[in-house]
Amino acid sequence: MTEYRWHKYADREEMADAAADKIARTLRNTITIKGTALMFVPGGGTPVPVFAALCGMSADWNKVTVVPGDERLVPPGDPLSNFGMIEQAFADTDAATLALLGDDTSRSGAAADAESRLAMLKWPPDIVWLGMGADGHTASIFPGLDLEKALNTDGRVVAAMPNPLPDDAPVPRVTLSRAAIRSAANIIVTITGGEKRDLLERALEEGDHSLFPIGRVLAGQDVDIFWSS
Ligand SMILES: O=C1O[C@H](COP(=O)(O)O)[C@@H](O)[C@H](O)[C@H]1O
Repeated sequence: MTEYRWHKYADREEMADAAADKIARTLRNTITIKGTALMFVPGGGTPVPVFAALCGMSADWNKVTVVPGDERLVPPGDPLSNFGMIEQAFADTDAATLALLGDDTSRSGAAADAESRLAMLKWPPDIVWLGMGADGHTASIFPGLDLEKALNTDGRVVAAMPNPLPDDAPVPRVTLSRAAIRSAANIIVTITGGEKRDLLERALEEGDHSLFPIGRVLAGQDVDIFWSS
């Protein structure tokens, strides 16, 4: 039976510590069983304090591969790059980080590149850790023309042109598909703020019929949700 496990905290620091602890324990258990661990992580601002807490925790980091679950189509070094942020966050660990983007920055070319990069990894992912935007997008599965493809493809990656474009990062994207997200052994969500909590509660209740992408992605899945005000 589907379980949405909410873990609610008074402040962001407590939430970051609790989410990091859950992720570190999952990585350690996975490494004990399988020898390595593959983790997809969110971009944006919410995961930053969780990355800081997580990277201070003990794990056999040299056995962990960290990959963004979605990427903005911007040049390397651009402040909007999710990979740039992730590379910096994990720099003091021995984890391997892998970019989704290669040289081709056209939408279809970037998606094809990302698909072949993911083909090099031991599938399925052990952890897919997601965030959520104020419009209910998760990874870069956004409202718009590309939504149905992201929800229905069997492939691991799709190109996405958000409609409307979000103000904080108004660029096209590539993203894990719903099928790729659902193939993970563990799905974790981190969000903050009352508005996102209310939206996520509503989206999960609506499930497959939701207008919000995250409701349709997570319908029927076991998920650990870490939230703080
Ligand atoms: O654009 C993106 O936004 C979401 C949410 O970001 P946040 O800053 O509101 O936490 C993020 O999960 C996604 O990975 C990112 O590319």
